[in-house]
Amino acid sequence: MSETIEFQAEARQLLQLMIHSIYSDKDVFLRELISNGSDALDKLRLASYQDKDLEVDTSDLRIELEQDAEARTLVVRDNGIGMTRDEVVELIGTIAKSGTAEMLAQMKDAQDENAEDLIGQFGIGFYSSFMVADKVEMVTRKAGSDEGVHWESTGEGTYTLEPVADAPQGTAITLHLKPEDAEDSLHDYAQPETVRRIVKRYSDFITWPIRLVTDGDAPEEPINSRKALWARPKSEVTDQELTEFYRHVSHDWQEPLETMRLSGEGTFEYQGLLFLPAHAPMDLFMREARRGVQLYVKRVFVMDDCEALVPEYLRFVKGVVDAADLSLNVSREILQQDRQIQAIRKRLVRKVLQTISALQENEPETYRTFWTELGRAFKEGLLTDPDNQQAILGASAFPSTHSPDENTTLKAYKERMPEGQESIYYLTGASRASIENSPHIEAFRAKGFEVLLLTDQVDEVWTDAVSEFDGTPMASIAKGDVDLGGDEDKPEGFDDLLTWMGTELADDVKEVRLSTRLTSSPACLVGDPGDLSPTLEKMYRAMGQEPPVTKRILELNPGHALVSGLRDKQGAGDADPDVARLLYGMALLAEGGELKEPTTFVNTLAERLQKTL
Ligand SMILES: Nc1ncnc2c1ncn2[C@@H]1O[C@H](COP(=O)(O)OP(=O)(O)OP(=O)(O)O)[C@@H](O)[C@H]1O
Repeated sequence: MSETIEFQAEARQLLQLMIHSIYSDKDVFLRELISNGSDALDKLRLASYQDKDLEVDTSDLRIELEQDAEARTLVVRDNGIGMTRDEVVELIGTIAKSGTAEMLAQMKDAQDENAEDLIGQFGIGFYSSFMVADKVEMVTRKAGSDEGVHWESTGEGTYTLEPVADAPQGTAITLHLKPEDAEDSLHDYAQPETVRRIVKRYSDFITWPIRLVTDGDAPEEPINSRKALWARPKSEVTDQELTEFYRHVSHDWQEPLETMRLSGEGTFEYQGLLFLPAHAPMDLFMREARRGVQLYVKRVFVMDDCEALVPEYLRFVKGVVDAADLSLNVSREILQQDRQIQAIRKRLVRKVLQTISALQENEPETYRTFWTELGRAFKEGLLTDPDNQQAILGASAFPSTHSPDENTTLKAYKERMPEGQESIYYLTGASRASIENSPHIEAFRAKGFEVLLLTDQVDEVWTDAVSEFDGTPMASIAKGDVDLGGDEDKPEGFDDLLTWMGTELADDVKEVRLSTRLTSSPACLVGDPGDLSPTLEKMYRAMGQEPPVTKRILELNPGHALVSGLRDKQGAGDADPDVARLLYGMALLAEGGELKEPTTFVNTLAERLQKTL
């Protein structure tokens, strides 16, 4: 019995995009279908190793391409794992990929070229068939199951499903090709030469044989060379091959930013081919973000997304690790404990850090792309990977008061440190504009001390965990005691004022003291080392958690007329508590903070101003 089912809304939108395709390189549909076929063969081989009861013939696993010039069809067939009816509905009828909704929203606003770019970042997989076909049929049968299913759609909102009794195991996708349209770079995919060329270009490294099926003749030789790229010497692999391999493992449609090779001999033998992407994956900051490294054992695919091999902060690294001495039956849990995997992971992390460091040193443009796209994730390692903290710091870049638009490395920062500066100073906050103008920075600027301006959310967190870089302490200029006063004498005669203000403002601050960090502002607020910063407090609230109450320290500028005037008044027993409260409110506003009771503040201010008229 046949049933008609609606595509999920997001899937429908994506299909529309494919049908009215804005993607200029239509040939890539074949790469996508072959990539899926290859994955299906990997899964079947693995299942047959792991499940001895699964009765499947794995002696001739392959991908076939069958063309019919008259009927204008192209069939892409694999004898891999196949899909059940429910899997077809779930995997083909819906898009579970995270970031879909965001991407579709962006697409709506994007110009055509940008939309193409978005597709390129996202990857569309199976749906790309609709760029070249006006109808697509699929017959699939899951390994181990008796019943197959026939799927069919024109991509217009619905698809039909029908059980098939005698389907061969695996998946066959029949494309009813659109007419050739050279202007729209829609080639004649019913021609063997076209298909041969595309396979050579995009899928040559696929380790399974890809064969053309021609009428009745003996099976042809595979049209791909089938060499596992990671096992071939570097000199034999072209950039084009690396790019296509990257696309296969990453599902990215763009070129990788950088390629890395890994190999180990001796106790543990392994090889790896890893990539840095040129843009942040859509799911980089989503909870279910996947890690991009696949595990192979002696050329046999074992798992995607092998979290045991890659720490979370490097989740954007894509590629393959092939280990020689693991069992094919390993589970994810066992992997975490495996000594070999732990050793490879260590090497992998080191390799990635070295690569990023080398980019930073030698290829500033490439490094800039890396940093803009992936730096925020990378910095998480400062907190989560203490063993490599120094290397991560060294490979990072930060905005600073040195330049309005160029980031600095900590090494360059240190080289610029003037005589007398003992720490690397930084300030965290919500935006560059707000922290650049915050009073804390005044005296540092006056002294010519550079300050790092850290505005990413993650900066609020790692800064507490990092105490030094290469022997130089790192210090927040909004926390702790700073002594920028040099050898000058401490201003005297303020003690009573400080005690009085401390009492007046006891509900809001834990201490009132004199400051050496201010030159033009009367007051600022600082925390103790380890205190939550105001931005961090806000982040807690945004996550629905009530942070512990943190009172801060009010620092006064003894050189400011308002402060010295208040001291004199207080000395004469004539100080107005409202002025203390206004000073506190001003300090809060100056750093971009929020007043607890803005109305009271404004009323008090208006009243005082009135007296001056
Ligand atoms: N030939 C096939 N054999 C078995 N399963 C398949 C086959 N083709 C697709 N699938 C299943 O359908 C899912 C969706 O495929 P699709 O090509 O849309 O996305 P994808 O390959 O997961 O990712 P991407 O869109 O980034 O390429 C696959 O993950 C796979 O589980």
